[in-house]
Amino acid sequence: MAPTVIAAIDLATYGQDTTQGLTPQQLTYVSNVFARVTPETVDHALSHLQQSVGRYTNYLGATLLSTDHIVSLLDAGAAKVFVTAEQLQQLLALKIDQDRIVLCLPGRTKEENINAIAGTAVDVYYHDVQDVSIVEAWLKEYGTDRPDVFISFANPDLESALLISKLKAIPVLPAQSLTVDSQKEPNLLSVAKIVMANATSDRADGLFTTLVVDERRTALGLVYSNEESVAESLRTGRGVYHSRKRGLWYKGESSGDVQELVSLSLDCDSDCLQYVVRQKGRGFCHLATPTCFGQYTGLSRLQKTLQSRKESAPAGSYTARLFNDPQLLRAKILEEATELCDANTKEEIAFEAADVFYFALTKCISAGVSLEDVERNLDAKSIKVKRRQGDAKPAFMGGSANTGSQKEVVKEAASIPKSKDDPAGTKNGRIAMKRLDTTNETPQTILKALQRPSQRSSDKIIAICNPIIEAVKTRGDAAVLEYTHKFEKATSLTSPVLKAPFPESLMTLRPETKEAMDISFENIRKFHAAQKEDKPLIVETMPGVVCSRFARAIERVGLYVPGGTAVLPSSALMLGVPALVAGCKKIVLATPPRADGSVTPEVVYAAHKVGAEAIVLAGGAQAIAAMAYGTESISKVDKILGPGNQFVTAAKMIVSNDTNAGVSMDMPAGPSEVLVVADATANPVFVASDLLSQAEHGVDSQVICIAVGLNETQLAAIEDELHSQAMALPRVDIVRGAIEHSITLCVATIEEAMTLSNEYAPEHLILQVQHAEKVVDLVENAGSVFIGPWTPESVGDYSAGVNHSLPTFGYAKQYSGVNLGSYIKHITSSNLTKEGLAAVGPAVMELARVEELEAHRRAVSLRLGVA
Ligand SMILES: NC(=O)c1ccc[n+]([C@@H]2O[C@H](COP(=O)([O-])OP(=O)(O)OC[C@H]3O[C@@H](n4cnc5c(N)ncnc54)[C@H](O)[C@@H]3O)[C@@H](O)[C@H]2O)c1
Ligand SMILES: N[C@H](CO)Cc1c[nH]c[nH+]1
Ligand SMILES: [Zn+2]
Repeated sequence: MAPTVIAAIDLATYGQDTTQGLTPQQLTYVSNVFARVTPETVDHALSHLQQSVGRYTNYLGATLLSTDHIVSLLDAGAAKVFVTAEQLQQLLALKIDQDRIVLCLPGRTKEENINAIAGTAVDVYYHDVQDVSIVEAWLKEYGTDRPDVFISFANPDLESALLISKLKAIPVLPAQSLTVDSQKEPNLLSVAKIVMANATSDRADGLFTTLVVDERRTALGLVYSNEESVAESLRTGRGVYHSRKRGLWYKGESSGDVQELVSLSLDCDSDCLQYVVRQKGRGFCHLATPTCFGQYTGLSRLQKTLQSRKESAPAGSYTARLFNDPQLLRAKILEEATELCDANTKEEIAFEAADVFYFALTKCISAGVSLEDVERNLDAKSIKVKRRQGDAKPAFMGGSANTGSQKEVVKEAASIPKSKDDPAGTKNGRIAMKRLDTTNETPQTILKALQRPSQRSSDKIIAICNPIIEAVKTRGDAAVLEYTHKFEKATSLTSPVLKAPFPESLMTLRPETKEAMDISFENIRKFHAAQKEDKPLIVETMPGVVCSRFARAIERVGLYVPGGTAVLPSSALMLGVPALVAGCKKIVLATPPRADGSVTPEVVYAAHKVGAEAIVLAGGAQAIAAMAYGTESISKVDKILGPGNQFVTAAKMIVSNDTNAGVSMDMPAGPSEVLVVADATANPVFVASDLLSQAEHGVDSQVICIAVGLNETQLAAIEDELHSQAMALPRVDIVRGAIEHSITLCVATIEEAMTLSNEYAPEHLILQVQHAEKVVDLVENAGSVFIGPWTPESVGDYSAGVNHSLPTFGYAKQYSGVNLGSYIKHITSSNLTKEGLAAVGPAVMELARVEELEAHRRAVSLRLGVA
């Protein structure tokens, strides 16, 4: 949009309040300034441009400058530079956008001027004009052919300015000669008059239609103006309009919902005014909504919510937590950015981008930065001449750029230094759990400290999984393969399944590994076989009324073996051995293949040992969907079991809720966790090693230490061990991520420790305390318990015989871990004699009568021959 008036300022003294003419604040209403820059003032101009980002449009006289200087000024945000004919040629040779150049015309003869601009589309500038009539003649003949014509006067007066405006040229007037208060300063030139000189009204009452918008250009409402209201608006710096009922209308005068004027301008054909305002109070509309068209939407709405949360967030609200915990906010921004990078479908990308905006805006609002500030920066960047190469910093390139895999990026993010005063976040800094002495804390604070690391909200994960499941359901093998190519990068794979019998060549193991697997297999088998019910349960409830319950194996089971961040053949055993013991007829394993399309030989060996009919070469939601619905080459199953990341867990939940799928699931088994209760008898080396054994699973793992009656020296011993053992681990970066949201709680008694542990309901509970066996009596909620100093949790992970597929995230309050019962359903039976029916029949008939189910009653009465 062409400006209506330009205020020329003296760059050297800019910023100082003037006693005469426009103040710096008033300059922003006009929104366009012009300043001459010399080689001596270039630096000042550059810093001035930075400070004035978005406050007004900067036009700069650059006739004395080198092209290098001119380019830097344009790059720093100058809208246009005013140059000589010679400079123009140099700039055109540099391919500078012609729209950013204004040629200062010598103005001697018409022909000379025409020649100077021939073949270009630049704007022109007549400066220090003595005789307005000459320019007037020129404008009438040629002016409107040019994009924009700027005029400055040797002796500016209102009449000349108005004349020029009416001819659709732009007057450049010294800021000192302009005023927004012509009543007070009759000798100055009225901005209101100049702005409105060119305005036309298409209304019978001569009022100007006025669109009121906020700084993001969201329409707040429609009002009317006249020259008087515009003058008042400029004078007061407020939204002032003309009400058709009440005349001059100072918006918000009675309601308090006033508006700060930001700028005003005319539209392309000068018949509509646009007021840009900062709305205060409840909003623009008399109905107390932000706009006359209703509520804000999108980012504006989010900004409003965040701003009000910042002022008074409800205690415990997530946003309040983010405002108060910069580390959490930082982690969320990194996490969401990573997830956006990994998103693929349109839906996923929109979903993840929305989250990135949410957390980024939370960061801005907490620092007092508004969306408007951000958008001003975007606008300034968009007019840059020299663009940055756009290469990423080395820390962000690494493996993630090569592989594009989520785990690499998370790893990367976890290892980026957090802040100078956060040693746990630095590469070589100390790895330390937070510590909380519960004696001085409220129960709420303690429970808060025990919160699991925030997970991606389930609706978000579900939104990612749904299209994957749908694709597999409708397109079968082809869709499974596509997702495997995408997530596992196994692009050479042409079939999504490896069928038994598995060739020996695919399960060649080191003898030690084979032996270890065989020992583990046998222990798991023994423990699960012992869980078998050897005979049906039979109870004669009345003479001749025999009830029984007997077990049958679920016929077809699908076992998910995780393979994202680590390959887990042990999970194949933990899931497969009980299926074999239970007698499931069809066992299907699924696991993400390696990038070359192959499966870890240990997993193939486990599949072979448990008698699996096939291995589905897929991970995540696609593997779960394939087993739930079946495909051309993958058998449908009746129940899906196995741990996995959030995509796996969400997909299990989705398919088990689909009545058309006819499939059930075991339980939510997500990121690993351990809670160690340690007293003064515990060995710090053992305690630290147990904590680290689960911390190394993933950055989303959590480990808790409850220290019972430990003094400072004993606590420090555990912490020193934790740090030094962690630093020696190959997965130290993952450990560091997990330890960041892990904690030591200091309590006085074992009873307190167990109360907290039961509330947390850990997946694994380790008791390294005196009389550990006795403490088991106090355990109410836990997936699996490890008792005494000689029982590290890893024995349960691999070889002791107990199952390692266990409920996490507090689900140990209501779920058991995988056990033989997970593969079995119970059927009941009744068997009555004639006497038995005679004994129980009257009760049945009476209840059928109460329920008015006559056919039920007759099934008994007809047999007994009674009415
Ligand atoms: N609770 C238990 O009993 C238990 C036992 C063993 C393992 N675990 C846990 O299981 C988890 C295993 O997770 P994992 O990631 O290593 O392996 P995984 O096999 O569960 O998940 C990998 C799959 O996730 C999918 N995926 C990854 N990013 C995706 C995205 N952006 N969109 C859609 N799908 C995506 C891919 O299909 C990939 O194949 C760990 O958290 C571990 O601690 C728990
Ligand atoms: N600790 C994991 C369950 O949370 C299981 C596992 C497999 N391998 C090693 N550990
Ligand atoms: Zn483990």
